[in-house]
This record gives sequence, C-alpha cells and structure tokens, in this order.
Amino acid sequence: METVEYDVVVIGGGPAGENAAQYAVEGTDLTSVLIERELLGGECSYFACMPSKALLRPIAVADLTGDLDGVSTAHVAPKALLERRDYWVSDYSDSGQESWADGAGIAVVRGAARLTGDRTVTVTSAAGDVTVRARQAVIIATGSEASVPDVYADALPWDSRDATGVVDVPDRLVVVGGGVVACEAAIWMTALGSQVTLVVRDSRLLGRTEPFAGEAVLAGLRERGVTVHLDTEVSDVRRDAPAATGLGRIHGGVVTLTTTAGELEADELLLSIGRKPRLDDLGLDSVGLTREDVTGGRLPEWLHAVGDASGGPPLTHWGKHQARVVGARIAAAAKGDVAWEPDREAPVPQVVFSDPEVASVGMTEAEARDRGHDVVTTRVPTSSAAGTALLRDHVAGESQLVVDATTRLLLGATFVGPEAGELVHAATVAIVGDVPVHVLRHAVASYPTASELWLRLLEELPREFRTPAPPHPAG
Ligand SMILES: Cc1cc2nc3c(=O)[nH]c(=O)nc-3n(C[C@H](O)[C@H](O)[C@H](O)COP(=O)(O)OP(=O)(O)OC[C@H]3O[C@@H](n4cnc5c(N)ncnc54)[C@H](O)[C@@H]3O)c2cc1C
Ligand SMILES: NC(=O)c1ccc[n+]([C@@H]2O[C@H](COP(=O)([O-])OP(=O)(O)OC[C@H]3O[C@@H](n4cnc5c(N)ncnc54)[C@H](O)[C@@H]3O)[C@@H](O)[C@H]2O)c1
Repeated sequence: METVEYDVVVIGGGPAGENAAQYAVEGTDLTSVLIERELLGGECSYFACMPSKALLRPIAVADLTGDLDGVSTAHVAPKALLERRDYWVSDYSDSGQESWADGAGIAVVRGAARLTGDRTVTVTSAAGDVTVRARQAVIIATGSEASVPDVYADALPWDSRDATGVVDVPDRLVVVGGGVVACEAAIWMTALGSQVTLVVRDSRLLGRTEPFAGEAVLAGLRERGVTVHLDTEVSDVRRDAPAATGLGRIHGGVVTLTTTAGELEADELLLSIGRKPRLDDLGLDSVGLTREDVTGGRLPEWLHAVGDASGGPPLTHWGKHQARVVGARIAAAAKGDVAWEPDREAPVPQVVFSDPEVASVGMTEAEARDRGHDVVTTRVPTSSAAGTALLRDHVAGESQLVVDATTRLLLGATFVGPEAGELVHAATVAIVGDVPVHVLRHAVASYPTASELWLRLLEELPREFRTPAPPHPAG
C-alpha cells in the first residue's frame, strides 16, 4: 500500500477542515493535506448554508417589495429560483475549492478516511488504499449528519439535503421539527408551491432562542399559509412504495403520519430534528477512543476535532473559528511559540433566516438566570428606531439585551426583524470586548440607520446604568 506523509492531516474538507488545514501551516514550513470523500467545501457549500440562503434571499426581497409603498411587488419565479440555487452550488462541482487548496499549498487526497493507528489514517477510494501519516497532528473535521430515528427510516424521508437540493416540488410537504431547518425550509418550499405543514414536538418554535423570537416566527409562518401543529408527537409513519429516487426527488408514494394531532397525509416528508457528529466508521476504536471521547474533548495531544464533528454548536462560523484556533495552536507549536488566545471561549452568534429574521448571541435571559447572574433585560419593538422603521412598511418583531446587573456587561442579545443578522454583530463585539453598557452608549450609530436601535435598547436600561457600576464588593 502506498504511504504518504504530511505534518498535518485533516479528515474532512468542509469549512472547518479547510480552515484548520490553512491555519495549521500558515507562516510555517509545515505541510497539510485535506482528505475528502465527497465534495471539497463540505455540507455548507453544497447542501446546507449556501443553497438555503441562495433560495431564501430572492424570497425575502420579493416579500420586502410587497411591504414597501412606492415599488411594484415582485414575485418569486420558481424555475429561476432553483437555477440560482444551482449556480450557488456550482452545479455540485468542487473544482473552485480544489483551486483554492492548490493556491494555498494544501494537498488534497480523495477518498474515505479512517484512523488505523497513532497519527495514521487509511484512505479508501476506487483507486485503492493509501496510508497517510501525520508527523504532527490529525484533525477530525468530518461534520455531522441528519438524525433519522427508526420510526421514519423505512419511509425514506427527505433530509435537509433533499430540501436544499429540491428538484421535484411536492404538492403537500410535512416537516417534522420546529428548529432552524424547519423554519427556513418552510419558507422556500412554500414559495416554490408546496402546501407546508410543520409537526413540532415542543410547545414553541426555535427552542434555543428567546420565546418571543419563536412566537414572531410562528406568526410569520402562519401568515404565509404554513400550518403549524405544536405539542405534537409522531407515533407511526407509513409510505406507499418508498423509493431512493435521488437528491431532491420525491422518494415514493403518499406518506401517512399518525400524530397526536391526528392522521396527516403528504406527498413528501422532511425530517429536520437535529444532527449528530459524523464519527461512525472513523476507526476511533483503533486508537482506543469512542464518539464520546471526541465530543467530550478527551483526545490524545496529536488528535483534534473541529466543526460539527466536535459536538459543538453546528454552525459554519463556529466550526471555522474552532479550526482557526486549533490550527494557530499547531502552527505556533511548530515555531516553539504559543498562539495568543483570550482567556475564555467566544460567545456563539446565530442568524436564522426566517421571516422575521432572528439573530442572537450569548445567553438568553433564562440561561443567564440559570447560570446565577442577576439580570436586567431591556426589550423594544424592532420598529422603534427611525432607521429600522424605514426598512419596510410593517416591521415585525422585538429586540432584547440581557445585561448583568452587577457588572453591567452584556450577556446576550436577540434581534428579531429586518437587518437582525447585521445588528447582532455589535453585541458580539461588546461581549467579546467586555464593553460595559455605559461605554456602549458612546458608540454612536448614524441616523437613521438600523443600528440606532442600539440607542433605543440602551435608553431603556435603568438610568444608573449610564455611569460606571460601583466597585464590586468581591473586588
Ligand atoms: C440546511 C442547513 C442550512 C444551514 N445553514 C447554515 C447557515 O446559514 N449558517 C451556518 O453557520 N450554519 C448553517 N448550517 C450548519 C453548517 O452547514 C454546518 O455547521 C457546517 O457545514 C459544518 O462544517 P464542517 O466543516 O464541520 O462539516 P461539513 O460541512 O459537514 O464538512 C465535513 C466534510 O467531511 C467529509 N467527510 C466526512 N467523513 C469523512 C471521511 N471519513 N473521510 C473523508 N471525508 C469525510 C464530508 O464529505 C464533508 O465534506 C446549516 C445546516 C443545514 C443542514
Ligand atoms: N441559519 C443557520 O444558522 C442554520 C440553518 C439551518 C441549520 N442550521 C444548523 O443545523 C442544525 C440542525 O438543524 P435542525 O433544524 O435539524 O435542528 P434543531 O436542533 O435546530 O431543531 C430540531 C427540532 O426537532 C425537534 N426534535 C428533536 N428530536 C425530535 C424527535 N425525535 N421527534 C420530533 N421532533 C424532534 C426539536 O424539538 C426541534 O424543534 C441546527 O442546530 C443549526 O445549528 C443552522
């Protein structure tokens, strides 16, 4: 068997793997290799973030024109919308990513990788097996896969890949789940012509965000004709002639779900109930490890995990951040240095491209209280600044800050409404930089921009928060 050797071996060429391979060698003489069994660029580029956002943006713009006096209303053209998706996934070709790796001096090996010993990986492809040895480090960046409980498996339901890669638009689509994929996919599938029904086990949508955000998204979905059953369990799923017809094609005949809200019939079922790190068949046992060791961070010093595979928040920007941190550590160690890192982990932002848009960072109010903070919150209608009110004729949603009453530092923020995804970054900066709210008041936003919403939020805080907090008794 052929054997090749690199300093850093990265299993999985998604966004996390690519960043790890790049940062681990930058400014050093080290070499790195990316091993990829499917498409370089990963889930995000071809089956998740990029196609979903390529589908959602024209819909959001069309919606905006319908809520803005002075402009004719635009309508979504389904065929052109799918063509736009195809453009953004480069027709499922990764030649652009391969050129990027080449330009960055990163080697690429195609095939399925598994650990076969300390610092040793075996790659299997149609061309045979290759042994890849790592002089310094192996990085697991294998991503995640959709969870499919047994009750659904025989019905061959769609997962998020089929939803983003939709080719056949089902007349009736049932979506199980009330999380991020469900709330985003319901929008583009409705725009493409499906009658969408959401079956949600919880009593609310977007369970990890502030309750008021989930309520706004629920109202938005119902307004566009989506049926939403909350507090609903599925006990049985049957399908006429299930068939593995391919990505985005309808996978067989009519699907019937038995639920606590009654029997539901659909032409397709989209299962979006979360994802799990893709760690099976990775040969973890060959180095005496389990999945839990990987997700719990109990790894030998030569082995690292980044991105969705690490069990952390399954978000592209978070995986890329982890990868840059791990990569910089490896590069610094090779030079006998220690990479600079802040003394605590960064807060995780997330934008849900729902209608209204939801963006959050740091702790929710409930999380902050659970962690023992004495909390002050301030919440205003997102329309309450001139800059946000101007964005459309009817601005839905509220926005909120969660502030520690003792330190007067921001703990978390949630924005719901237009430009939410852009408004949240200032909150991330304030949390990372430990900027107290009395200082934040002097970060002046231009009139009339959406960022002036910050002024409205800060004005709603107790007046004494406009000056520095008295010294904390504990020092
Ligand atoms: C529908 C949808 C929309 C999303 N939208 C967003 C969004 O808007 N913003 C956001 O931040 N996040 C979004 N996400 C999450 C985002 O897609 C993931 O967090 C991100 O792709 C994780 O990157 P990764 O590099 O860890 O893994 P992946 O992107 O999954 O890449 C892992 C790579 O490893 C390869 N691989 C796996 N096992 C092996 C092996 N044994 N050998 C060789 N190669 C292997 C895979 O083929 C894959 O290419 C979305 C997810 C979904 C499902
Ligand atoms: N804009 C974005 O950033 C974006 C977009 C899409 C996906 N993502 C990422 O992808 C991940 C996966 O998305 P998702 O929507 O699949 O998961 P999710 O974790 O966001 O939501 C899962 C939903 O399924 C429900 N659920 C869980 N188990 C269930 C079961 N057995 N039966 C019925 N319902 C069940 C949960 O209560 C929840 O409503 C997200 O965590 C997110 O990080 C991000």
